[in-house]
Amino acid sequence: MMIFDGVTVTRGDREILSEIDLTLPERRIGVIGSNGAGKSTFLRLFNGLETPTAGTVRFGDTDDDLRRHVGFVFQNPDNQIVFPIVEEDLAFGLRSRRLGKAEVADRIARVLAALEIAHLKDRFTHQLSGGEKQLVALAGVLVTEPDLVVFDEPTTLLDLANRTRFARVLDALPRPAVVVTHDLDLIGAFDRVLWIDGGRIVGDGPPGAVIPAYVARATC
Ligand SMILES: Nc1ncnc2c1ncn2[C@@H]1O[C@H](COP(=O)(O)OP(=O)(O)OP(=O)(O)O)[C@@H](O)[C@H]1O
Repeated sequence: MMIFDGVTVTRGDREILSEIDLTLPERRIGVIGSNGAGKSTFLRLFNGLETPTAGTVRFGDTDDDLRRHVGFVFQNPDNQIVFPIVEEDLAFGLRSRRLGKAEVADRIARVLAALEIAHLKDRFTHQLSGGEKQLVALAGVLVTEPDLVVFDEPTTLLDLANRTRFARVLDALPRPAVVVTHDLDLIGAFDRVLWIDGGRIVGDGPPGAVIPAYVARATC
């Protein structure tokens, strides 16, 4: 579980996040807020893409490198997919794990099957549709077997069919997940929603309480 302790992020003379204190044991956590509120910065703290100016971000009681525990799925899968063939791309993420060939192949096969995209294994990555790329990028994270997966606006580039499919995949994901999104339906059944405004957590609770308050503020 992630623990934020007195976390402030300052860039230049600007405070982007202010004194965030959170313990996050839930299985599904949504993060909402207006443009520029600080959501992506908050999310990047989870795996060390961003470092706090003050305070600490930890995975449980450990001082481990956060990247050992947290997988990050970017909004645009093109930022994440680097190899020409799907299977090569997924194997690339495991290169530093010192796994045998059979274990690598087995992990890839299991993740592709779980995401219902086994048929994409030998495809050229640059020929995939946006929805297929999104799932391949997620597969690239899942093969590393992270303890937690964080998603930055995962449905923004998806059409309705792929968005529905992604929501199903997310629901079945056997790992805890934190999702930054403007897609309020996606997180309607989550365990907890954090509302960030002006770099502070201004709402924190079940979706049924936090989302209506956010919508009321955004539409008034
Ligand atoms: N390195 C940086 N230097 C200066 N300002 C930054 C830096 N990174 C982010 N910001 C600013 O911090 C604020 C929060 O940015 P962030 O990307 O976290 O917001 P967001 O809530 O994810 O927004 P959106 O919904 O538009 O993606 C923005 O005003 C952004 O311009």
